[in-house]
Amino acid sequence: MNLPHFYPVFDSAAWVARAMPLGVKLVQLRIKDAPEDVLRDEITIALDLCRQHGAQLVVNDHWQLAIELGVDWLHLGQEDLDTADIPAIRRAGMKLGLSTHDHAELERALALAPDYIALGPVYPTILKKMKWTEQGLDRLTEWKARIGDIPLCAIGGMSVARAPGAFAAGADMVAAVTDITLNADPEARMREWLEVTA
Ligand SMILES: Cc1ncc(COP(=O)(O)OP(=O)(O)O)c(N)n1
Ligand SMILES: Cc1ncsc1CCOP(=O)(O)O
Ligand SMILES: [Mg+2]
Repeated sequence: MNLPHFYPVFDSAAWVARAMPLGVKLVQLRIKDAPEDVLRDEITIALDLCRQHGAQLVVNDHWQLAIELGVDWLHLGQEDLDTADIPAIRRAGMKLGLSTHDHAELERALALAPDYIALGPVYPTILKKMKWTEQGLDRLTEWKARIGDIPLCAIGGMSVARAPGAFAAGADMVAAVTDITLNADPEARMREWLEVTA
């Protein structure tokens, strides 16, 4: 499967609106702790924006809403897998990306035949508290050798400068949050990302 190499992750449809005119073609909406009506509105707006611009929207976590709203892609972590209805997700025709952090999680993910596998945190991240320390580039190489043709996404502390190393190590896609959202000029940063991942 040919997925774009640059995969920004945002916490609002407003960020998706900023990314679309720049030519971003794959984006994740990752909203934690919002009421269902807000989530529904945000996903609907982000989906419309992505469709207008020929981009793919990935919804994080909220699989029931993703099914209801006809979203094409879903990202789930290992804890999400404990409660998600995978057959229902597949029946809805949704493609699935899964988080992994260690070998056991990787085997569990592979058993679900995901459409991409994410490994993180490759570098330390300030976005969320995690029980894993940085995985490093060698781990990406190991993951790629294990998963073969399934696209591999590097996430966690990724930056424009670090992206080439991740690709050289075996990543097919690089996901980033704060490198963009905390940048003084997020649009300029996204343009840099699009150049380095072209
Ligand atoms: C591309 C990508 N990789 C990993 C994650 C993390 O998912 P998860 O482990 O479920 O944690 P939360 O993002 O839900 O806090 C992701 N969202 N995207
Ligand atoms: C959600 C998530 N999962 C693994 S690392 C991470 C955070 C990525 O954020 P940043 O790109 O700012 O380090
Ligand atoms: Mg999750």
